[in-house]
Order: sequence, then structure tokens, then C-alpha cells
Amino acid sequence: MEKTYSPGLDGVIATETQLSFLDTVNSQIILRGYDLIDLSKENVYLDIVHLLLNGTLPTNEARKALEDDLKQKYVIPQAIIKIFKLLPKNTHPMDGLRTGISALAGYDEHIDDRSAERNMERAHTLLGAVPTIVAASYRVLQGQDVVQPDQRLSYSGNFFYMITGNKPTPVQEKIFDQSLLLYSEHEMPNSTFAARVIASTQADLYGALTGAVASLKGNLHGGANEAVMYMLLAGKDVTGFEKLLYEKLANKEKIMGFGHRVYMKKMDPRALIMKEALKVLCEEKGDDLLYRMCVAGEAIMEKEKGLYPNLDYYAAPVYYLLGLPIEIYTPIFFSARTVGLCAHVVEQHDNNRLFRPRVNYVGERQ
Ligand SMILES: CC(=O)SCCNC(=O)CCNC(=O)[C@H](O)C(C)(C)COP(=O)(O)OP(=O)(O)OC[C@H]1O[C@@H](n2cnc3c(N)ncnc32)[C@H](O)[C@@H]1OP(=O)(O)O
Ligand SMILES: O=C([O-])CC(=O)C(=O)O
Repeated sequence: MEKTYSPGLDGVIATETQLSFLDTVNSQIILRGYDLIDLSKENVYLDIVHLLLNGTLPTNEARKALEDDLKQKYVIPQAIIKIFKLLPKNTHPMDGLRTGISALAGYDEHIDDRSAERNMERAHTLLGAVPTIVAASYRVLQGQDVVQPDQRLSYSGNFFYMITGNKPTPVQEKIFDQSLLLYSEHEMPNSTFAARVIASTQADLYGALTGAVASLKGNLHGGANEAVMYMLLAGKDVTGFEKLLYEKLANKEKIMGFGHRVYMKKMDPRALIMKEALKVLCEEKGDDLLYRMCVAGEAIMEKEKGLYPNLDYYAAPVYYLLGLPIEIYTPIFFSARTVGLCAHVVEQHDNNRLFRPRVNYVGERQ
């Protein structure tokens, strides 16, 4: 049989899924039948968690029960905090996160049980623990004290608090929660593919997510949000940012936060929501410099390359104005994506076939 080769697996269908689909024609991100963009206007992150793991949007009671359950799982083993203390201080928070998730596997007494029930329990354990791992590994590596979780806060409010040590204002909490919702699930990005490939050997959820962290760190993927912020800071103001972008384009460099394998010639619909959030935060601050810089960058990229922003382009300045440390932007993305990854691994284990593609051999033969 003739086999086709598509570099980067562009356009290749890797799996069947009931979880999500990017409908680029209608600029919709379908999650179990609902449009994530619609949901981002009325719903909260935990609704998406319920939708992805249970198949339905929660009632108020079900949302509360979910949140109460996750709250019981916030505290991570003290030994994992000790491991963070042993890491070299220049360890990137994504590598701290990868180490923390990997270490959780040892605490699972049923590690060899891949049933949907056990995987669902593990998903809850991870959803409770990952924000704590993100915040604690970052703070330990910075030489700061770990902020203990505060169960009186909402799930997102507590995550924000554990990172910054400050309780968010209602506006900060709403926008932070919305960003988590937008990052929660996105069909078949590199990290989700990596997780499903790993899970397809019957490897466990922790292993699959550990691999996904490694994938998400790269700046062609999740690492772009951090890179966007460094680029904006290097630009300093609108003129400086425009000059920087023209220089990068002249050097044939990739501009972080633009382009997308699936959307490429269209705006990522999630970016629009974060663009609106950026406007709100700028208005609140009484300083719209970051907004004007981003809009100027968007215009240059459209004119010069016909490329549009992806979510990372607008999430980065939003996180900056929320007062979040730059090195933690990608770990936050991962934390939000934990639910999507868990749902994909559950689905993979439930209906598994080992991923094992072939190659076009172009080497020599004796
Ligand atoms: C939430 C997320 O993870 S979204 C992704 C975040 N990543 C980024 O923002 C990194 C910047 N963007 C990119 O590198 C790419 O657009 C990717 C990796 C996202 C998609 O890559 P691919 O689908 O493989 O497209 P590819 O890299 O082949 O680009 C196609 C063409 O567009 C150009 N291009 C794509 N993105 C960019 C960009 N950001 N800046 C400049 N040129 C770009 C490429 O140079 C290439 O041009 P050519 O055909 O003249 O060589
Ligand atoms: O879909 C992709 O390739 C990358 C992305 O936007 C995401 O993971 O949110």
C-alpha cells in the first residue's frame, strides 16, 4: 500500500475523539458539543473540568461538589517540596513541574490499574495537586516560602494566591479563571499527542503528563507565552516594539505568539477573548501601553506575513498585568491543560491501539 508522508504530521488524523474539535470555518472550539468561546463568556474553569471529565456541564451543586473534592487534594507530599529544594536554583519552573508530576506517581497505590474509574480518581488528584506543584516549585526555586493553599478561596483564586501570596481582586480572579478556561483543552496539540502516544503503551497518567510537560515547554508550543512577554518588554514602547518586530522579520526569525498549525491564516478565537481582557486590565490600571503595543504588533504581522495572534500573544500581557511572574506563564498553561490531557489519556486507555507509525527510509543501504 502507498504510504503518504506529511512533515510534522500536518493534516493527519491521529485519533477519533469525543472531547474536542477545532472548527476553523465557524471559528469555534467544540468541547463535547459546546463552543469553548461561548462558554468563556458565562462559565467558569471548573465547568469545563466537569464537562471534559463527566460529559456534561455541572449544576451548581455538582460544581460545588467538584470544587470541594479538589480542595481535599491541594496538599502535596512534603517529600516533593524537599525534592524542589534539592533542584539547582536555575531550574526552569517547567522542569520543576515536570519533576513534581513525575514524583506523584510513587504515591499512587493502584498505579498499575488503568481502569476509567482509577484514571478519573487520578485526574482529580492531579487537578488538585498541579496548581500547588506549579506554585510551590516556583517559589522554592526563587528561595521564597511556599504559600499554603487557602480552602476559603475558589479553585482559581487559590491558584493565584499560592503563586503570588496575594488574594486576587474579583476582576483579577475572573480574568485569571477565564484564561484557565481558554487554555483547558484544544484538540490535538503536540503535548496532547505526546500524552496519547505515551498512554498508548499502557503507561500511566503521570508518565503521560510528564511527557506532556516536556512538550509544552518548547516555544513553538506553550513556551511562547513567556517568550512573548520578554519580547514586549524588550520593545519597551510602541515604536520600539514595531522596530523589534521588523528586525526579527528581516532576520527571518519566528515571531512568538503568531501563527498556528490549525488557524495559521485566521485569528485564534481564544486570543480575541484575552485581547478584551487586556483592555479591561489596561483601563483599570489607567495605562494602555501594553494594549497599544500588542495592537501595533498585530497590524505589522497581518500586513507583512498575513499571520494572526494565537492565545499566547494576548495571554502573556494579561498575566503580566495580573502581576504573575513571567517564568510561570507556561506552567500556568499546563495547569489549565491538565484536565484536557487527563480526559485524552482516559479516552486513549479506554479505546487503545499502540501508536507506532513507519518511516520513509532515505538513508543508505549496503
Ligand atoms: C497556545 C499555543 O501553543 S499556540 C502556538 C504558540 N507558538 C508560537 O507562537 C510560536 C510562533 N509560531 C510558530 O512557530 C508557528 O506558527 C507554529 C509552530 C505555531 C505552527 O507551525 P507550522 O504549522 O509548522 O508552520 P511553519 O512553521 O511551517 O510556518 C509556515 C510559514 O509561516 C511562517 N511562520 C509561521 N509562524 C510564524 C511566525 N510566528 N513568525 C514568522 N513567520 C511565521 C513560517 O516561517 C513559514 O514560512 P515559509 O513557508 O515561508 O517558510
Ligand atoms: O493547538 C495547538 O497546536 C497549540 C495550542 O493552541 C494549544 O495547545 O492550545
